[in-house]
Amino acid sequence: MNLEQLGWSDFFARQCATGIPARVAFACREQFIVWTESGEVDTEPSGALRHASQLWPAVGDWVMLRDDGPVIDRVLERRTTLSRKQPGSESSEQVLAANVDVLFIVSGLDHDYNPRRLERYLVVARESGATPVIVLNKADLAGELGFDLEELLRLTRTLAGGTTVLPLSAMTDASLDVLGATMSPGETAAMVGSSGVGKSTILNRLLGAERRRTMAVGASDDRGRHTTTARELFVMPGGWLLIDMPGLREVGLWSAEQSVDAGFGDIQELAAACRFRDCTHSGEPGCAVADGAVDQARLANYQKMRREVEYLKRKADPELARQTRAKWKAIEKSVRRHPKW
Ligand SMILES: Nc1nc2c(ncn2[C@@H]2O[C@H](COP(=O)(O)OP(=O)(O)OP(=O)(O)O)[C@@H](O)[C@H]2O)c(=O)[nH]1
Ligand SMILES: [Zn+2]
Repeated sequence: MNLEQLGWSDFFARQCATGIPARVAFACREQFIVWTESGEVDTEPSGALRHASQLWPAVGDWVMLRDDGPVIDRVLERRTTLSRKQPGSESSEQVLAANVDVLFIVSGLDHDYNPRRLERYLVVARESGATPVIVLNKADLAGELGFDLEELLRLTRTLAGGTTVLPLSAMTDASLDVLGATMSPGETAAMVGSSGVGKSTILNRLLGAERRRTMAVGASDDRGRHTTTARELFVMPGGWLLIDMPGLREVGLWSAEQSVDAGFGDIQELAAACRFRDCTHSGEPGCAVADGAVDQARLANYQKMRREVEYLKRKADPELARQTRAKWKAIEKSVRRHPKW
């Protein structure tokens, strides 16, 4: 395959001088399977890459290999970065995938369906730079479970704004062409969603074969739980690329302040008329959001995500944390002075 078929473009070509360009197809700890023009190579990062605080390779990355051996010297700047907060950490980033053009947010139309989680994934997608597409799988089950499919689609389209919503039944649909139709050759998609929503089923049906695992990975996390850490890039029959990810249990936001606000344009519009500029819409007088017709669960979800990003900002910026403490101290003081408040 040539590099363009793997997603190479001028954006990357401009960044490299020496070495062999390659795309990371599989990343597991310190081992990386990459694709070059002449095929698949097992590689590891150079000593310098291990020790310097440079970009660490993630699946989807374009990297430069040494001319003389299977060693990754450098990770090229990313066009898009799909990140979350590292689960269990206070404030560090985990890059899930790089250079993703389209993010398929997969949800089941069964008990997995959760509008709040979709709102969260939409924020994550916006922050990544990838274009989101919501895939509602298991459409065949909705009726059986007594869910109103049309109502769920309507609800999803409302929260999705202009984002494409595709209902699907991976088990029974004669063709999954609707997914492929959103992609062009050389473009990269990634699939995210909870465990069990049907990501592997979709992948296998699209590939027309049982999924091939490049490596059997059964790593254990710190508590000895069995986790699948594999994220892997596949070339699809239509000439596009797909990164499959194991089900995500937690999707903590990573530095997504603007994306949270942008994902809730309806709330932002109302907030412009709140009496206080820094209104948190949680009971302040003159709050236009509280008086507006905003779904309470949606508002609570927005506030939760705002708190998450504020927390990260304070972690990263001690001065901001100091100011926030000072602000609350002043508020408490004035409340003591004016007990009627
Ligand atoms: N009825 C129905 N079942 C489905 C559909 N898609 C997937 N399933 C079933 O749902 C179960 C979970 O599907 P998987 O493809 O393994 O889910 P996954 O998202 O890959 O899960 P993880 O690998 O844990 O992240 C399997 O038993 C599938 O057969 C669908 O459209 N309809
Ligand atoms: Zn308000």
